[in-house]
Amino acid sequence: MRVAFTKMQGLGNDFVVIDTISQSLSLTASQVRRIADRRLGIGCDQVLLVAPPPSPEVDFGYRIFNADGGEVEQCGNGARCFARFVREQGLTGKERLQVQTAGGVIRLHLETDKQVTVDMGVPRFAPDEIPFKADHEADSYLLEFDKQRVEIGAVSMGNPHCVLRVAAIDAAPIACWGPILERHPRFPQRVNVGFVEVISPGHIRLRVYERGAGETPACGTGACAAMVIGRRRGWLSEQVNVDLPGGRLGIHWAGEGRSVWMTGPAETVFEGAIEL
Ligand SMILES: N[C@@H](CCC[C@H](N)C(=O)O)C(=O)O
Repeated sequence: MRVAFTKMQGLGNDFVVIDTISQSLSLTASQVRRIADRRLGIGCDQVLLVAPPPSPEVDFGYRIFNADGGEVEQCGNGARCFARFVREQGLTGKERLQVQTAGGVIRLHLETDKQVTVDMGVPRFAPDEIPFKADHEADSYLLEFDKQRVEIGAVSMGNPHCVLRVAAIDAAPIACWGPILERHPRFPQRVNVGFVEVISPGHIRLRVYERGAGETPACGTGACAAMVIGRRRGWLSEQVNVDLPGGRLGIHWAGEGRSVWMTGPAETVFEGAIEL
C-alpha cells in the first residue's frame, strides 16, 4: 500500500501528517513505528491522521500516534501543523476550525506569518482525570523513586503531564529522570515530564521528556501544562513566553475553568509517499 504524506514541524517537534479523508487507511502500531523510524522510515516524533469529522459540530477528526506506536489524546504542536495542512491541501477554506481529538475538542485559528493560535481547552487537575494516583487534588505532590523524593505538579491538557521546577534547565536530569518518571506507577497511563526554570513571571524555560517519544525540541501541551502549574503555584502571570530548545511559544491562561491558548509557528518541510 502506497501512502501519501506530508512532513511538518513546529519548533522542531516533527510530524508525518496523513490525510485519511482522501486515502482510506488504518495504521497498526508497527506501521506507525516504521513511519516514525529515522533510519528505516520517514522519521518523526508523532504521526498525525487527518480524519473525517466524527460529528457535525466539528470540522475534522484528529488522531495522534507517538513514535512508539501508541495512540494518544492530544498534541499541541501537531494541532498547529494540522491547521496549516488542511488549508494547504485545500481540505478547507476556513481560518477558524474545530477539531475533535481523543482528548476533547480544540479550536484552531490560522494567523499570518505561519503562526497558529490554538484553544487547547480547559486544564483538568482532578487526579482521576489525569490520571494520577492520589487521595485528593493538590497543587503539588511528592513523588518517590530511586530513594529520591521530588515535588511535582500534575495536570491533564487532554493528555497527562507531570511538571517539575528546576533551578537551572541546562543542568536538569532529563535523560535520567525522564524515562523513570514517564513510567512512574502513580501515572497508570504513563506521563509526559516537563522540567521548568522560572526566569520571571512572564518567562520560563522548558524541556519535555515526552511519553512515547523521548525528549523532543518542543512540546505544545507540555508548554501549556508548565504554564498552568506555574500559574496555580503563584510563580507566573496570565501571559507567558515559554522558551523550549526548538523556540518560543506564547501561552495565555486567564485562570480556573478557562481555556489555555497557545500561539506558535507551524511549517511544511516536504511531501512524499511511503510503501507500507
Ligand atoms: N508533542 C506533543 C505531545 C504529543 C503526545 C505526547 N507525547 C503524549 O504521549 O501525550 C505536543 O506538542 O503537545
